[in-house]
Amino acid sequence: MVRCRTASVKRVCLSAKLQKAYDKIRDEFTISTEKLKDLTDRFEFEMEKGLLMNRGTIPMIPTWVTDYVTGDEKGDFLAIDLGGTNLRVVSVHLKGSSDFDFEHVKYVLPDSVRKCSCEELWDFIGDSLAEFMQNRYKVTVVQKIIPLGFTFSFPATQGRVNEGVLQRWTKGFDIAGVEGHDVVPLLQNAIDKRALPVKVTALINDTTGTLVASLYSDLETKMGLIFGTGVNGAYYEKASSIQKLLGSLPKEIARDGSIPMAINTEYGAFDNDHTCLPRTKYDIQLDEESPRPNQQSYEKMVAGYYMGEVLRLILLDLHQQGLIFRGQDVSKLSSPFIMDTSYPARAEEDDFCDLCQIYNMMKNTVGIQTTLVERELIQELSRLIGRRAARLSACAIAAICKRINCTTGHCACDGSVFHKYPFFKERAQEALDEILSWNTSRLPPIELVAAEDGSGVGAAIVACLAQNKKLKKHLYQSIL
Ligand SMILES: Nc1ncnc2c1ncn2[C@@H]1O[C@H](COP(=O)(O)OP(=O)(O)O)[C@@H](O)[C@H]1O
Repeated sequence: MVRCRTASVKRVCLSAKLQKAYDKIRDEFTISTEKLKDLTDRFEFEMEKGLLMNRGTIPMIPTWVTDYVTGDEKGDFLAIDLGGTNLRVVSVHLKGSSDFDFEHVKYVLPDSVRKCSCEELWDFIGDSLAEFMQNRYKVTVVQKIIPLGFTFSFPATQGRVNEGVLQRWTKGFDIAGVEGHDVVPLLQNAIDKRALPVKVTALINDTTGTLVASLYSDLETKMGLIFGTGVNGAYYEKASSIQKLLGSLPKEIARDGSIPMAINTEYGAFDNDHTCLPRTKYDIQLDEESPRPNQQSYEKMVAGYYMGEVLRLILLDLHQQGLIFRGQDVSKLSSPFIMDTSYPARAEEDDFCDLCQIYNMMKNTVGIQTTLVERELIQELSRLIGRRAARLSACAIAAICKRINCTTGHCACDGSVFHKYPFFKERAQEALDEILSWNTSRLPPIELVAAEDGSGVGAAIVACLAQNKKLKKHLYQSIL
């Protein structure tokens, strides 16, 4: 096997009909700088609307985290991080001086958990925590109550830091009896049922966790961003600018323009009213076939849960038009979500002359024997999907930069798509430079930087802030 490719040299040699179909897809998936700038303006407008009242498409959820992290916080804390794909249980030792140690165990969420009963979900979480504590603390009887921060990465409304009322499930979850309920007592109940010495003192989402944990070790951090199963961003807003909170904020905070509050934007919901994103027929099909059509429109075009599915829908469509996989059994390819985002990622990475990795991937998982031309097409389509996702991702980042007048600093990025998808970071950075019209020949003033496993550590840091009573007493009285 010979490696002979570099990422951008390839030109696909297709039949005239297939070429025509491919050209149409390429044009629809290519987003110009002008379009990115328009989308960014629209993003900014929707963010403003979300802070004024709850009518924009971007929820802009106040987190009640009203302190910047200093890096001096100390102590031992636990965290549970419920993402879209994994459950992580984390123990964190904050040492101060921007330094911390942590241990974590990852429990893969079985597919059945996404659509199980409410009780089964909390039992799964409670059992995982119990197992972690059993292994970590072994025979030692834990005398004192350990504060736990819960990273809950779904849109939730918070009236205080230890509350989170689930607005709606996202990322393919569909569990009855949780939407509209506060998930903190549901978790505490699962903990108490197992007699664990743990008190849930804070709830944040993974994005706020990434923001807070990155800030603990890098004071240049301006926002926390997630590119995983879903997408999201968090940043610090002036509390006095959150107009929709003015009735419920204590007067001294409402008046004091210097007090910050972290905002969990939930920007994956951008353009739920379908007015500006350039959706293709595949995006529309994916949306219509999803458990919640017309929700998370932006996320459905850029996030890890969906990129592989977009590739699958295109391939199936081209097959149905008689253009590829002729005479092949496509029954496996017809199963929704059979290809996760590691498929386009691996397809882009295949640098063998005969694209044998794509050959094996298609043969072993969907039972399709591909020709070289088909494999070249799969690679090109993956590039289109990957590049579009990265470029669209930059609009949200640019809008936050513009909103907070940020011209230098770091955007802390977490999630498998950022860490593993080939060229994702470079493509997103390039698009950000285009939108903000920076001279790209020198180091960009706003840099996308990798944040690892911040979401669990961040929850522990917020649990620490709450525990230390550093947060405003009147805002957190129910946990103090
Ligand atoms: N090699 C890869 N490249 C890009 N995305 C990947 C890769 N492997 C898995 N993914 C995607 O990453 C998503 C999971 O993101 P991750 O950040 O690991 O978890 P979560 O968002 O659930 O916390 C899945 O939707 C999956 O499709």
